[in-house]
Amino acid sequence: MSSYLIKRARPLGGEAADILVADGRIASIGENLTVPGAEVIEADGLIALPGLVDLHTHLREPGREDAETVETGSRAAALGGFTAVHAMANTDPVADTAGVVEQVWRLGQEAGLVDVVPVGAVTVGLAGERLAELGAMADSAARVRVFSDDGHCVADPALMRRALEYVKAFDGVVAQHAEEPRLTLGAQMHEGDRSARLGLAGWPAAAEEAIIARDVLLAGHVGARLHVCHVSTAGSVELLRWAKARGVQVTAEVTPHHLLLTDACAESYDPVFKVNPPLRTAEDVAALRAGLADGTIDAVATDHAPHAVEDKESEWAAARPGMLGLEQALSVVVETMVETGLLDWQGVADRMSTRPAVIGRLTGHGRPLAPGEPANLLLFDPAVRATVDPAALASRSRNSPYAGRELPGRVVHTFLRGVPTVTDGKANR
Ligand SMILES: NC(=O)N[C@@H](CC(=O)O)C(=O)O
Ligand SMILES: [Zn+2]
Repeated sequence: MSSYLIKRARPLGGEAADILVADGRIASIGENLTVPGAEVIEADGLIALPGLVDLHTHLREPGREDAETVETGSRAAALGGFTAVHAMANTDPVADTAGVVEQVWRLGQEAGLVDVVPVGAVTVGLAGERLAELGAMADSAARVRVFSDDGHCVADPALMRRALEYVKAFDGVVAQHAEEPRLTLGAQMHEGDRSARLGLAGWPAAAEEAIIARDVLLAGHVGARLHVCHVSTAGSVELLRWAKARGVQVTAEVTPHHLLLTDACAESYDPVFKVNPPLRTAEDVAALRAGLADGTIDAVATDHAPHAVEDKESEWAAARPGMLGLEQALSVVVETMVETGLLDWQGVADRMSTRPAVIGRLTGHGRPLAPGEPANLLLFDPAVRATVDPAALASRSRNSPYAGRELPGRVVHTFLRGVPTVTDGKANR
């Protein structure tokens, strides 16, 4: 196995240091290291971070390989600085059996660019009626710990309670897509003045908040772990703060797009901005940033949701919800959280690597940059600014909400267990 000597990188944005990667691990970190035979990577000005971990990626395989595959999504992830991604269960067939989660896990190993960690469905076929075989998925080769019907809410409170009781036995977590379906029938965007004016049916904040309020009460009662997907409203942040203060084992994620964009994007009627939960108001964005900064929201998760052109080119009401996220996630977090002074680089590592790895109970990811740790890391150039060109993305889909937008920074190198998956901004497979 090759060894790499990364010269003058700035671990977590601190003082420049050399990082030696050998035998898949960080062998040493120090000043002026010289190692015969090691390949030298000049990293002046580049920030070294632990490899990012995504709790919420839609890879679309099996079933919609025209929109994304495990391989194309893995490439997008590596280019975004990720070394592990959780693959959501809303595939076709649904990932609700040991067989399907093992298939996704194996495809990820074959692609070899990131660790693809399958999420298991909570209910059979995501239908919200019967629990799937959670234990069999947990015991499978894929070692599933995160269970979610994402795309759908586990709306039945008794079923949600039973899911929480079940996953508790193996320290799993239920990741809830919080949407009371009876309050979002036909919904197209955030419900407010703007939806009324644009003539689009609204998705009220209360539809998300009602489920979060219910679920933190259930999680507290059962004593099990709950994770809330893509939190989008100021009220949700308040509820999470309340629940955490009372000792409920609840964690939450926010997406890059909910940290940057608002419902004003719907004025264009461009379906690229249609997403669940919808883009909210500027006040919500401010509350989400504050909640991520103070740790009420634990993690950033992309909700990378590739869609084929025909599913996104129609008029707004007919388009599918969802937007790409993997390749620009770190740049959006830098723009919204670092350049605003809300998070430092240690905070970025915590919210995008350490905490998601802990929530997913992953070993070997989210570890500090320290000798002896697995060499899962990325090198980021914060000085460049580039305009996003959807045609240049590695994803098989093109539905980026950042098209034409200038964003800060670029992932230059990514390493997965000491193997370079991205070199000079290009994927190696
Ligand atoms: N976020 C979305 O708008 N869509 C996701 C499902 C989801 O994350 O809810 C998808 O699978 O396309
Ligand atoms: Zn969702």
